[in-house]
Amino acid sequence: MTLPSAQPLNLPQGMEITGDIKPGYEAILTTEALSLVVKLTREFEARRQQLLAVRVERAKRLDAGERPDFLPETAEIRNGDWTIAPIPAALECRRVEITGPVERKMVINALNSGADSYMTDFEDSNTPNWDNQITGQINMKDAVRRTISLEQNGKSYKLNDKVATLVVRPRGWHLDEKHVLVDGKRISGGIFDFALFMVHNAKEQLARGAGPYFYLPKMESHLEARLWNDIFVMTQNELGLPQGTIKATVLIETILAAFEMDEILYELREHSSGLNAGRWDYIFSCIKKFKLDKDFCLADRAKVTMTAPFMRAYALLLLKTCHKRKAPAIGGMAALIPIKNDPEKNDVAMGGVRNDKARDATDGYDGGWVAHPGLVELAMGEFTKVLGDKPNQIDKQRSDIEVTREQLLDFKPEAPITEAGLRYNINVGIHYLGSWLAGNGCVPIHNLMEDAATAEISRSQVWQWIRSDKGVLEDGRKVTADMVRAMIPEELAKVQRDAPGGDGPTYPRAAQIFEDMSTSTEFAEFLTLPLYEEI
Ligand SMILES: CC(=O)SCCNC(=O)CCNC(=O)[C@H](O)C(C)(C)COP(=O)(O)OP(=O)(O)OC[C@H]1O[C@@H](n2cnc3c(N)ncnc32)[C@H](O)[C@@H]1OP(=O)(O)O
Ligand SMILES: O=CC(=O)O
Repeated sequence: MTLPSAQPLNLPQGMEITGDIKPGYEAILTTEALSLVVKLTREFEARRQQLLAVRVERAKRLDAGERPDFLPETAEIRNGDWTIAPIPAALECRRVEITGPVERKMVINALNSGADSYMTDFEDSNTPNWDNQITGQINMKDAVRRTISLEQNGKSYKLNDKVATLVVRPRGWHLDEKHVLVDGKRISGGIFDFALFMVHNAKEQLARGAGPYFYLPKMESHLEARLWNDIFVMTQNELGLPQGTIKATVLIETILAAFEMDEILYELREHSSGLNAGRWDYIFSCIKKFKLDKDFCLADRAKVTMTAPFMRAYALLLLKTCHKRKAPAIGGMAALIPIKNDPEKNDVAMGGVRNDKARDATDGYDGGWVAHPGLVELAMGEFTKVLGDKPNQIDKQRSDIEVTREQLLDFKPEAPITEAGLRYNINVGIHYLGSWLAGNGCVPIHNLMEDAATAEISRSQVWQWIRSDKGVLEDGRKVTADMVRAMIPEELAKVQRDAPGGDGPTYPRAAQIFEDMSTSTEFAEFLTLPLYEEI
Protein backbone atom coordinates (compact mmCIF):
# COMPACT_ATOMS: atom_id res chain seq x y z
CA MET A 1 0.00 0.00 0.00
CA THR A 2 1.35 3.46 -0.83
CA LEU A 3 0.67 5.95 1.92
CA PRO A 4 -0.44 9.42 0.90
CA SER A 5 2.49 11.79 1.26
CA ALA A 6 2.41 14.39 3.99
CA GLN A 7 1.40 17.94 3.15
CA PRO A 8 4.30 20.42 3.23
CA LEU A 9 4.46 22.43 6.45
CA ASN A 10 4.24 26.17 6.64
CA LEU A 11 6.88 26.87 9.25
CA PRO A 12 7.01 30.13 11.18
CA GLN A 13 10.08 32.23 10.51
CA GLY A 14 13.10 31.01 12.49
CA MET A 15 11.77 27.47 12.99
CA GLU A 16 13.31 24.32 11.58
CA ILE A 17 11.98 20.76 11.95
CA THR A 18 14.34 17.85 11.46
CA GLY A 19 11.93 15.02 12.29
CA ASP A 20 10.22 13.08 9.46
CA ILE A 21 6.86 14.52 8.49
CA LYS A 22 4.76 11.42 8.00
CA PRO A 23 1.18 11.44 6.67
CA GLY A 24 -1.09 12.90 9.31
CA TYR A 25 1.66 14.82 11.13
CA GLU A 26 0.72 18.01 9.29
CA ALA A 27 -2.60 18.02 11.14
CA ILE A 28 -0.62 18.46 14.37
CA LEU A 29 2.24 20.62 13.07
CA THR A 30 -0.09 23.38 11.91
CA THR A 31 1.00 26.96 11.46
CA GLU A 32 -1.13 28.05 14.41
CA ALA A 33 0.35 25.42 16.73
CA LEU A 34 3.94 26.02 15.61
CA SER A 35 3.49 29.78 15.94
CA LEU A 36 2.55 29.33 19.58
CA VAL A 37 5.61 27.10 20.07
CA VAL A 38 7.81 29.85 18.60
CA LYS A 39 6.21 32.61 20.68
CA LEU A 40 6.51 30.69 23.94
CA THR A 41 10.07 29.68 23.11
CA ARG A 42 11.21 33.22 22.32
CA GLU A 43 9.55 34.51 25.48
CA PHE A 44 10.56 31.81 27.96
CA GLU A 45 13.52 29.74 26.74
CA ALA A 46 16.12 32.02 28.35
CA ARG A 47 14.35 31.64 31.70
CA ARG A 48 14.22 27.85 31.34
CA GLN A 49 17.98 27.85 30.74
CA GLN A 50 18.57 30.14 33.75
CA LEU A 51 16.51 27.86 35.98
CA LEU A 52 18.40 24.80 34.74
CA ALA A 53 21.64 26.65 35.54
CA VAL A 54 20.30 27.36 39.05
CA ARG A 55 19.78 23.61 39.46
CA VAL A 56 23.41 22.99 38.57
CA GLU A 57 24.66 25.59 41.07
CA ARG A 58 22.40 24.23 43.81
CA ALA A 59 23.59 20.69 43.08
CA LYS A 60 27.19 21.83 43.57
CA ARG A 61 26.31 23.29 46.98
CA LEU A 62 24.52 20.08 47.98
CA ASP A 63 27.50 18.04 46.79
CA ALA A 64 29.62 20.23 49.06
CA GLY A 65 27.45 19.33 52.06
CA GLU A 66 24.62 21.87 52.16
CA ARG A 67 21.26 20.48 53.30
CA PRO A 68 17.98 22.10 52.17
CA ASP A 69 15.64 24.02 54.47
CA PHE A 70 12.38 25.96 54.21
CA LEU A 71 13.10 29.33 52.57
CA PRO A 72 13.27 32.31 54.93
CA GLU A 73 12.31 34.73 52.13
CA THR A 74 8.95 33.03 51.54
CA ALA A 75 7.88 32.60 55.18
CA GLU A 76 5.04 35.06 54.59
CA ILE A 77 3.56 32.80 51.93
CA ARG A 78 3.84 29.73 54.16
CA ASN A 79 2.24 31.57 57.08
CA GLY A 80 -0.35 33.42 54.98
CA ASP A 81 -4.04 32.65 54.85
CA TRP A 82 -4.76 32.06 51.16
CA THR A 83 -6.27 29.30 49.08
CA ILE A 84 -6.06 28.29 45.45
CA ALA A 85 -8.88 29.23 43.04
CA PRO A 86 -11.90 26.91 43.05
CA ILE A 87 -11.44 23.56 41.32
CA PRO A 88 -13.56 22.97 38.16
CA ALA A 89 -16.30 20.34 38.43
CA ALA A 90 -14.44 17.92 36.15
CA LEU A 91 -11.56 17.77 38.64
CA GLU A 92 -13.51 17.58 41.88
CA CYS A 93 -13.57 13.80 42.04
CA ARG A 94 -10.19 12.11 41.44
CA ARG A 95 -10.35 9.07 43.71
CA VAL A 96 -8.55 6.91 41.17
CA GLU A 97 -6.29 8.25 38.44
CA ILE A 98 -4.89 5.81 35.93
CA THR A 99 -1.65 6.70 34.15
CA GLY A 100 -0.07 5.48 30.95
CA PRO A 101 1.92 6.39 27.85
CA VAL A 102 0.21 8.24 24.97
CA GLU A 103 0.06 5.06 22.88
CA ARG A 104 -3.27 4.63 21.04
CA LYS A 105 -4.54 1.40 22.61
CA MET A 106 -3.47 2.50 26.09
CA VAL A 107 -5.27 5.82 25.65
CA ILE A 108 -8.54 4.09 24.77
CA ASN A 109 -8.19 1.47 27.51
CA ALA A 110 -7.29 4.05 30.15
CA LEU A 111 -10.16 6.37 29.26
CA ASN A 112 -12.51 3.37 29.45
CA SER A 113 -10.97 1.96 32.64
CA GLY A 114 -13.55 3.27 35.13
CA ALA A 115 -10.98 5.59 36.74
CA ASP A 116 -12.09 9.15 37.50
CA SER A 117 -9.17 10.63 35.60
CA TYR A 118 -6.43 9.53 33.26
CA MET A 119 -2.97 11.04 33.23
CA THR A 120 -1.68 10.52 29.73
CA ASP A 121 2.06 10.62 29.69
CA PHE A 122 4.46 12.33 27.29
CA GLU A 123 7.10 11.92 30.01
CA ASP A 124 8.45 9.07 32.11
CA SER A 125 6.45 6.16 30.69
CA ASN A 126 7.12 7.24 27.14
CA THR A 127 10.26 7.12 25.00
CA PRO A 128 10.21 10.67 23.61
CA ASN A 129 11.17 9.79 20.06
CA TRP A 130 9.68 11.97 17.35
CA ASP A 131 7.04 9.49 16.27
CA ASN A 132 5.84 8.81 19.83
CA GLN A 133 5.50 12.54 20.52
CA ILE A 134 3.59 13.34 17.32
CA THR A 135 1.41 10.23 17.21
CA GLY A 136 0.71 10.90 20.89
CA GLN A 137 -0.66 14.31 19.91
CA ILE A 138 -2.75 12.70 17.14
CA ASN A 139 -4.12 10.28 19.74
CA MET A 140 -4.97 13.16 22.07
CA LYS A 141 -6.76 15.07 19.36
CA ASP A 142 -8.84 12.03 18.45
CA ALA A 143 -9.50 11.17 22.11
CA VAL A 144 -10.74 14.65 22.98
CA ARG A 145 -13.11 14.54 19.98
CA ARG A 146 -14.08 10.97 20.88
CA THR A 147 -13.21 9.72 17.40
CA ILE A 148 -10.29 7.58 18.59
CA SER A 149 -10.53 3.92 17.59
CA LEU A 150 -8.24 1.01 16.78
CA GLU A 151 -8.36 -2.46 15.25
CA GLN A 152 -5.62 -4.65 16.72
CA ASN A 153 -5.18 -8.41 17.02
CA GLY A 154 -8.78 -9.01 15.98
CA LYS A 155 -10.08 -6.60 18.65
CA SER A 156 -11.93 -3.33 18.04
CA TYR A 157 -11.23 -0.49 20.42
CA LYS A 158 -13.43 2.58 20.85
CA LEU A 159 -14.49 4.83 23.70
CA ASN A 160 -17.30 4.02 26.13
CA ASP A 161 -19.99 6.61 26.77
CA LYS A 162 -18.47 7.51 30.11
CA VAL A 163 -14.73 8.12 30.13
CA ALA A 164 -12.13 9.38 32.60
CA THR A 165 -11.19 13.06 32.71
CA LEU A 166 -8.08 13.62 30.63
CA VAL A 167 -4.96 15.14 32.24
CA VAL A 168 -1.73 15.51 30.27
CA ARG A 169 1.86 15.24 31.54
CA PRO A 170 4.26 17.15 29.27
CA ARG A 171 8.00 16.60 29.55
CA GLY A 172 9.99 18.16 32.40
CA TRP A 173 12.15 21.29 32.14
CA HIS A 174 15.34 19.29 31.60
CA LEU A 175 14.24 17.66 28.34
CA ASP A 176 14.70 19.26 24.93
CA GLU A 177 12.81 18.53 21.75
CA LYS A 178 15.77 18.06 19.44
CA HIS A 179 13.74 17.75 16.25
CA VAL A 180 12.50 21.33 16.49
CA LEU A 181 14.86 24.29 16.40
CA VAL A 182 13.91 27.90 16.95
CA ASP A 183 16.50 30.48 15.94
CA GLY A 184 18.97 27.62 15.52
CA LYS A 185 18.51 26.09 19.01
CA ARG A 186 16.69 23.04 20.36
CA ILE A 187 13.48 23.92 22.16
CA SER A 188 11.92 22.75 25.42
CA GLY A 189 10.17 19.37 25.12
CA GLY A 190 7.63 20.45 27.74
CA ILE A 191 6.68 23.66 25.95
CA PHE A 192 6.38 21.73 22.68
CA ASP A 193 4.05 19.09 24.20
CA PHE A 194 2.00 21.68 26.05
CA ALA A 195 1.59 24.15 23.18
CA LEU A 196 0.53 21.55 20.62
CA PHE A 197 -1.97 20.06 23.04
CA MET A 198 -3.42 23.48 23.92
CA VAL A 199 -3.90 24.67 20.35
CA HIS A 200 -5.57 21.49 19.22
CA ASN A 201 -7.67 20.65 22.25
CA ALA A 202 -8.29 23.36 24.82
CA LYS A 203 -11.41 24.86 23.22
CA GLU A 204 -12.80 21.48 22.29
CA GLN A 205 -12.37 20.26 25.86
CA LEU A 206 -14.11 23.33 27.26
CA ALA A 207 -17.00 22.84 24.83
CA ARG A 208 -17.34 19.29 26.14
CA GLY A 209 -17.53 20.33 29.80
CA ALA A 210 -13.93 19.79 30.93
CA GLY A 211 -10.81 21.83 30.15
CA PRO A 212 -7.07 21.73 29.49
CA TYR A 213 -5.65 19.98 32.55
CA PHE A 214 -2.00 19.09 33.14
CA TYR A 215 0.41 17.28 35.45
CA LEU A 216 3.73 19.09 35.84
CA PRO A 217 6.76 16.88 36.57
CA LYS A 218 10.15 17.11 38.27
CA MET A 219 10.17 20.72 39.40
CA GLU A 220 12.76 21.74 41.96
CA SER A 221 11.49 25.17 43.06
CA HIS A 222 8.61 27.61 43.11
CA LEU A 223 10.45 29.69 40.52
CA GLU A 224 10.12 26.78 38.11
CA ALA A 225 6.40 26.70 38.90
CA ARG A 226 6.25 30.45 38.22
CA LEU A 227 7.66 29.78 34.77
CA TRP A 228 4.82 27.34 34.01
CA ASN A 229 2.33 29.84 35.39
CA ASP A 230 3.63 32.60 33.12
CA ILE A 231 3.44 30.22 30.16
CA PHE A 232 -0.19 29.48 31.06
CA VAL A 233 -1.03 33.20 31.25
CA MET A 234 0.53 33.95 27.87
CA THR A 235 -1.06 30.90 26.23
CA GLN A 236 -4.50 31.80 27.52
CA ASN A 237 -4.06 35.31 26.12
CA GLU A 238 -2.84 34.00 22.77
CA LEU A 239 -5.74 31.55 22.45
CA GLY A 240 -8.39 33.93 23.77
CA LEU A 241 -9.16 31.77 26.81
CA PRO A 242 -10.21 33.25 30.16
CA GLN A 243 -7.33 33.43 32.65
CA GLY A 244 -7.51 30.49 35.05
CA THR A 245 -8.85 28.06 32.43
CA ILE A 246 -5.77 25.85 32.51
CA LYS A 247 -5.40 23.72 35.64
CA ALA A 248 -2.25 21.91 36.68
CA THR A 249 -1.34 19.44 39.39
CA VAL A 250 2.29 19.56 40.38
CA LEU A 251 4.14 16.34 41.11
CA ILE A 252 6.15 16.86 44.26
CA GLU A 253 8.86 14.47 43.26
CA THR A 254 12.07 16.21 44.20
CA ILE A 255 13.40 16.69 47.71
CA LEU A 256 13.93 20.40 47.01
CA ALA A 257 10.29 20.94 45.96
CA ALA A 258 9.19 19.30 49.23
CA PHE A 259 10.55 22.39 51.00
CA GLU A 260 8.50 24.68 48.72
CA MET A 261 5.06 23.06 48.49
CA ASP A 262 3.17 26.11 49.76
CA GLU A 263 5.15 28.36 47.47
CA ILE A 264 4.49 26.14 44.43
CA LEU A 265 0.76 26.15 45.09
CA TYR A 266 0.93 29.92 45.59
CA GLU A 267 2.68 30.55 42.28
CA LEU A 268 0.06 28.52 40.44
CA ARG A 269 -2.88 29.50 42.64
CA GLU A 270 -5.10 30.63 39.73
CA HIS A 271 -4.17 27.50 37.78
CA SER A 272 -3.60 24.91 40.46
CA SER A 273 -5.40 21.60 40.79
CA GLY A 274 -3.26 20.40 43.68
CA LEU A 275 -0.19 18.30 44.30
CA ASN A 276 0.69 14.65 43.78
CA ALA A 277 3.21 12.64 45.81
CA GLY A 278 5.37 11.26 43.00
CA ARG A 279 7.24 8.80 45.15
CA TRP A 280 9.60 7.15 42.65
CA ASP A 281 11.19 10.30 41.32
CA TYR A 282 11.25 11.59 44.88
CA ILE A 283 13.45 8.69 46.02
CA PHE A 284 15.63 9.19 42.95
CA SER A 285 15.92 12.89 43.71
CA CYS A 286 17.07 12.18 47.28
CA ILE A 287 19.78 9.83 46.01
CA LYS A 288 20.85 12.34 43.35
CA LYS A 289 20.95 15.35 45.65
CA PHE A 290 22.81 13.62 48.50
CA LYS A 291 24.91 11.27 46.41
CA LEU A 292 28.15 12.59 47.89
CA ASP A 293 26.90 13.01 51.47
CA LYS A 294 28.85 10.55 53.61
CA ASP A 295 25.86 10.15 55.92
CA PHE A 296 23.44 9.25 53.13
CA CYS A 297 23.05 5.72 51.79
CA LEU A 298 19.73 3.97 51.28
CA ALA A 299 19.06 0.24 51.54
CA ASP A 300 17.95 -2.05 48.68
CA ARG A 301 15.35 -0.34 46.52
CA ALA A 302 12.64 -2.78 47.65
CA LYS A 303 13.10 -1.67 51.28
CA VAL A 304 12.53 2.04 50.58
CA THR A 305 8.76 2.25 50.89
CA MET A 306 6.16 4.85 51.75
CA THR A 307 6.56 3.96 55.43
CA ALA A 308 10.27 4.85 55.47
CA PRO A 309 10.62 7.87 57.81
CA PHE A 310 11.54 10.44 55.14
CA MET A 311 8.80 9.19 52.78
CA ARG A 312 6.14 9.26 55.49
CA ALA A 313 7.14 12.81 56.46
CA TYR A 314 6.92 14.02 52.88
CA ALA A 315 3.55 12.36 52.21
CA LEU A 316 2.01 13.85 55.34
CA LEU A 317 3.39 17.32 54.72
CA LEU A 318 2.00 17.26 51.18
CA LEU A 319 -1.44 16.29 52.46
CA LYS A 320 -1.52 18.94 55.15
CA THR A 321 -0.26 21.66 52.78
CA CYS A 322 -2.79 20.86 50.07
CA HIS A 323 -5.86 20.79 52.29
CA LYS A 324 -4.85 23.99 54.07
CA ARG A 325 -4.93 25.64 50.63
CA LYS A 326 -8.15 23.88 49.52
CA ALA A 327 -6.16 21.94 46.95
CA PRO A 328 -6.54 18.25 46.09
CA ALA A 329 -3.85 15.95 47.50
CA ILE A 330 -3.32 13.00 45.18
CA GLY A 331 -1.32 9.94 46.20
CA GLY A 332 1.33 8.37 44.03
CA MET A 333 1.64 4.92 42.58
CA ALA A 334 2.50 1.55 44.02
CA ALA A 335 4.48 -0.02 41.18
CA LEU A 336 2.60 -3.30 41.66
CA ILE A 337 0.60 -4.59 38.71
CA PRO A 338 -1.65 -7.64 38.25
CA ILE A 339 0.37 -10.85 37.93
CA LYS A 340 -0.96 -13.20 35.30
CA ASN A 341 -0.88 -16.99 35.77
CA ASP A 342 0.18 -16.95 39.44
CA PRO A 343 -2.83 -16.40 41.72
CA GLU A 344 -0.80 -16.51 44.93
CA LYS A 345 1.70 -13.88 43.82
CA ASN A 346 -1.17 -11.87 42.37
CA ASP A 347 -2.94 -11.89 45.76
CA VAL A 348 0.19 -10.52 47.41
CA ALA A 349 0.50 -7.79 44.77
CA MET A 350 -3.16 -6.82 45.09
CA GLY A 351 -2.77 -6.75 48.88
CA GLY A 352 0.11 -4.32 48.45
CA VAL A 353 -1.95 -1.97 46.27
CA ARG A 354 -4.88 -2.24 48.70
CA ASN A 355 -2.68 -1.27 51.67
CA ASP A 356 -1.18 1.60 49.75
CA LYS A 357 -4.55 3.10 48.81
CA ALA A 358 -6.07 2.41 52.23
CA ARG A 359 -3.21 4.28 53.92
CA ASP A 360 -3.55 7.27 51.59
CA ALA A 361 -7.36 7.40 51.89
CA THR A 362 -7.26 7.08 55.68
CA ASP A 363 -4.61 9.78 55.97
CA GLY A 364 -6.87 12.15 54.04
CA TYR A 365 -5.70 11.98 50.43
CA ASP A 366 -8.36 12.70 47.79
CA GLY A 367 -7.25 10.02 45.38
CA GLY A 368 -4.29 8.09 44.07
CA TRP A 369 -2.59 6.73 40.97
CA VAL A 370 -2.72 3.24 39.52
CA ALA A 371 -0.60 1.81 36.69
CA HIS A 372 -3.04 -0.66 35.21
CA PRO A 373 -6.81 -0.96 34.49
CA GLY A 374 -6.90 -4.15 36.58
CA LEU A 375 -6.27 -2.03 39.69
CA VAL A 376 -8.97 0.59 39.25
CA GLU A 377 -11.79 -1.22 41.00
CA LEU A 378 -9.63 -2.23 43.93
CA ALA A 379 -8.25 1.29 44.44
CA MET A 380 -11.72 2.79 44.01
CA GLY A 381 -12.99 0.46 46.74
CA GLU A 382 -10.39 1.69 49.21
CA PHE A 383 -11.14 5.36 48.54
CA THR A 384 -14.93 4.97 48.62
CA LYS A 385 -14.65 3.10 51.94
CA VAL A 386 -13.31 6.34 53.41
CA LEU A 387 -14.93 9.00 51.21
CA GLY A 388 -18.38 7.43 50.86
CA ASP A 389 -20.42 9.60 48.48
CA LYS A 390 -18.12 12.60 48.78
CA PRO A 391 -16.07 13.46 45.68
CA ASN A 392 -13.04 14.33 47.81
CA GLN A 393 -12.02 15.03 51.40
CA ILE A 394 -10.40 18.42 50.98
CA ASP A 395 -12.38 19.57 54.03
CA LYS A 396 -10.33 17.15 56.14
CA GLN A 397 -7.78 19.55 57.58
CA ARG A 398 -4.69 17.89 59.01
CA SER A 399 -3.47 20.70 61.26
CA ASP A 400 -2.41 17.96 63.68
CA ILE A 401 0.45 17.07 61.33
CA GLU A 402 3.80 18.69 62.12
CA VAL A 403 6.69 17.86 59.82
CA THR A 404 10.15 19.21 60.46
CA ARG A 405 13.15 19.64 58.22
CA GLU A 406 14.89 16.86 60.15
CA GLN A 407 12.02 14.46 59.44
CA LEU A 408 12.11 15.23 55.71
CA LEU A 409 15.83 14.48 55.79
CA ASP A 410 15.67 11.36 57.98
CA PHE A 411 16.97 9.00 55.30
CA LYS A 412 16.33 5.48 56.55
CA PRO A 413 16.45 2.54 56.07
CA GLU A 414 20.15 2.15 55.36
CA ALA A 415 20.13 -1.64 55.57
CA PRO A 416 20.12 -4.16 54.12
CA ILE A 417 22.11 -3.70 50.95
CA THR A 418 22.35 -7.15 49.40
CA GLU A 419 23.90 -8.82 46.36
CA ALA A 420 20.36 -9.64 45.23
CA GLY A 421 19.43 -5.95 45.54
CA LEU A 422 22.50 -4.89 43.58
CA ARG A 423 21.87 -7.45 40.85
CA TYR A 424 18.21 -6.43 40.76
CA ASN A 425 19.18 -2.81 40.12
CA ILE A 426 21.60 -3.80 37.35
CA ASN A 427 19.08 -6.16 35.77
CA VAL A 428 16.22 -3.65 35.84
CA GLY A 429 18.49 -0.86 34.62
CA ILE A 430 19.68 -2.83 31.56
CA HIS A 431 16.20 -4.16 30.79
CA TYR A 432 14.56 -0.75 31.06
CA LEU A 433 17.23 1.11 29.08
CA GLY A 434 17.08 -1.53 26.34
CA SER A 435 13.32 -1.25 26.12
CA TRP A 436 13.43 2.56 26.16
CA LEU A 437 15.92 2.59 23.29
CA ALA A 438 13.61 0.24 21.38
CA GLY A 439 10.81 2.81 21.77
CA ASN A 440 8.88 1.56 24.81
CA GLY A 441 9.27 3.69 27.96
CA CYS A 442 7.15 1.57 30.33
CA VAL A 443 7.60 -2.15 30.89
CA PRO A 444 6.69 -4.86 33.36
CA ILE A 445 9.90 -6.23 34.88
CA HIS A 446 9.82 -8.86 37.64
CA ASN A 447 6.09 -8.14 38.01
CA LEU A 448 6.55 -4.42 38.68
CA MET A 449 5.83 -1.40 36.53
CA GLU A 450 9.15 0.14 35.49
CA ASP A 451 9.39 3.60 33.98
CA ALA A 452 12.10 6.24 33.82
CA ALA A 453 11.63 7.20 37.48
CA THR A 454 11.93 3.68 38.89
CA ALA A 455 14.88 2.91 36.62
CA GLU A 456 16.57 6.12 37.83
CA ILE A 457 16.51 4.74 41.37
CA SER A 458 18.16 1.53 40.21
CA ARG A 459 21.00 3.11 38.31
CA SER A 460 21.64 5.91 40.84
CA GLN A 461 21.78 3.44 43.76
CA VAL A 462 24.48 1.49 41.94
CA TRP A 463 26.49 4.69 41.33
CA GLN A 464 26.12 5.74 44.94
CA TRP A 465 26.86 2.36 46.53
CA ILE A 466 30.12 2.22 44.58
CA ARG A 467 31.16 5.60 45.98
CA SER A 468 29.73 5.64 49.50
CA ASP A 469 31.69 4.10 52.36
CA LYS A 470 28.30 2.78 53.44
CA GLY A 471 27.85 0.91 50.15
CA VAL A 472 28.64 -2.43 51.76
CA LEU A 473 26.75 -5.65 51.13
CA GLU A 474 25.30 -7.35 54.18
CA ASP A 475 27.92 -10.09 53.86
CA GLY A 476 30.64 -7.45 54.36
CA ARG A 477 31.82 -6.98 50.75
CA LYS A 478 32.20 -3.38 49.56
CA VAL A 479 30.30 -2.57 46.37
CA THR A 480 32.93 -1.62 43.77
CA ALA A 481 33.04 -0.67 40.11
CA ASP A 482 34.80 -3.97 39.36
CA MET A 483 32.05 -5.92 41.14
CA VAL A 484 29.40 -4.11 39.07
CA ARG A 485 31.38 -4.57 35.84
CA ALA A 486 31.56 -8.31 36.50
CA MET A 487 27.82 -8.57 37.12
CA ILE A 488 26.73 -6.60 34.06
CA PRO A 489 27.31 -9.34 31.42
CA GLU A 490 25.59 -11.88 33.68
CA GLU A 491 22.56 -9.67 34.14
CA LEU A 492 22.55 -8.76 30.43
CA ALA A 493 22.34 -12.48 29.58
CA LYS A 494 19.32 -12.83 31.87
CA VAL A 495 17.65 -9.80 30.30
CA GLN A 496 18.32 -11.15 26.81
CA ARG A 497 16.69 -14.41 27.89
CA ASP A 498 13.67 -12.81 29.67
CA ALA A 499 12.79 -9.55 27.89
CA PRO A 500 10.37 -9.73 24.95
CA GLY A 501 12.61 -8.94 21.97
CA GLY A 502 15.62 -9.31 24.29
CA ASP A 503 17.80 -10.52 21.41
CA GLY A 504 17.54 -7.06 19.80
CA PRO A 505 20.53 -4.71 19.47
CA THR A 506 19.35 -2.23 22.09
CA TYR A 507 20.09 -4.49 25.06
CA PRO A 508 23.89 -4.82 24.65
CA ARG A 509 23.93 -1.06 24.05
CA ALA A 510 21.88 -0.58 27.22
CA ALA A 511 24.38 -2.68 29.18
CA GLN A 512 27.21 -0.49 27.89
CA ILE A 513 25.37 2.71 28.79
CA PHE A 514 24.49 1.30 32.21
CA GLU A 515 28.14 0.47 32.87
CA ASP A 516 29.30 3.92 31.75
CA MET A 517 26.66 5.66 33.83
CA SER A 518 27.24 3.71 37.02
CA THR A 519 31.04 3.59 36.96
CA SER A 520 31.95 7.03 35.60
CA THR A 521 33.03 9.77 38.01
CA GLU A 522 30.36 12.13 36.75
CA PHE A 523 26.79 11.43 37.78
CA ALA A 524 24.42 11.77 34.80
CA GLU A 525 21.69 14.21 35.86
CA PHE A 526 18.95 12.15 34.19
CA LEU A 527 19.38 8.83 32.44
CA THR A 528 17.08 10.01 29.68
CA LEU A 529 19.54 12.76 28.69
CA PRO A 530 22.30 10.50 27.31
CA LEU A 531 19.63 8.09 26.03
CA TYR A 532 17.89 10.85 24.08
CA GLU A 533 21.05 11.42 22.06
CA GLU A 534 20.82 7.79 20.87
CA ILE A 535 17.33 7.93 19.36
C1 LIG B 1 6.55 6.68 38.46
C2 LIG B 1 5.65 7.25 37.42
O1 LIG B 1 6.00 8.13 36.71
S1 LIG B 1 4.15 6.48 37.26
C3 LIG B 1 3.50 7.03 35.74
C4 LIG B 1 4.12 6.36 34.59
N1 LIG B 1 3.83 4.93 34.54
C5 LIG B 1 2.70 4.50 33.96
O2 LIG B 1 1.97 5.27 33.43
C6 LIG B 1 2.41 3.02 33.99
C7 LIG B 1 1.53 2.61 32.85
N2 LIG B 1 1.36 1.16 32.80
C8 LIG B 1 1.80 0.42 31.77
O3 LIG B 1 2.41 0.92 30.85
C9 LIG B 1 1.49 -1.06 31.78
O4 LIG B 1 0.48 -1.35 32.69
C10 LIG B 1 2.69 -1.95 32.17
C11 LIG B 1 3.83 -1.72 31.18
C12 LIG B 1 3.18 -1.65 33.56
C13 LIG B 1 2.25 -3.40 32.11
O5 LIG B 1 1.91 -3.67 30.80
P1 LIG B 1 1.40 -5.10 30.29
O6 LIG B 1 2.15 -6.19 30.98
O7 LIG B 1 1.43 -5.05 28.82
O8 LIG B 1 -0.06 -5.14 30.79
P2 LIG B 1 -1.12 -6.26 30.50
O9 LIG B 1 -0.62 -7.25 29.50
O10 LIG B 1 -1.55 -6.82 31.80
O11 LIG B 1 -2.30 -5.41 29.88
C14 LIG B 1 -3.60 -5.92 29.78
C15 LIG B 1 -4.43 -4.90 29.07
O12 LIG B 1 -4.46 -3.71 29.86
C16 LIG B 1 -4.02 -2.61 29.09
N3 LIG B 1 -3.25 -1.72 29.96
C17 LIG B 1 -2.23 -2.04 30.81
N4 LIG B 1 -1.83 -0.94 31.46
C18 LIG B 1 -2.60 0.07 31.02
C19 LIG B 1 -2.64 1.46 31.35
N5 LIG B 1 -1.82 1.99 32.26
N6 LIG B 1 -3.53 2.21 30.71
C20 LIG B 1 -4.38 1.68 29.80
N7 LIG B 1 -4.38 0.37 29.46
C21 LIG B 1 -3.49 -0.41 30.07
C22 LIG B 1 -3.15 -3.19 28.01
O13 LIG B 1 -3.11 -2.32 26.91
C23 LIG B 1 -3.87 -4.49 27.72
O14 LIG B 1 -4.96 -4.20 26.89
P3 LIG B 1 -5.62 -5.33 25.90
O15 LIG B 1 -6.09 -6.43 26.79
O16 LIG B 1 -6.70 -4.59 25.23
O17 LIG B 1 -4.53 -5.77 24.98
O1 LIG C 1 5.96 10.40 38.62
C1 LIG C 1 5.73 9.76 39.61
C2 LIG C 1 6.73 9.16 40.44
O2 LIG C 1 6.36 8.43 41.38
O3 LIG C 1 7.92 9.39 40.17
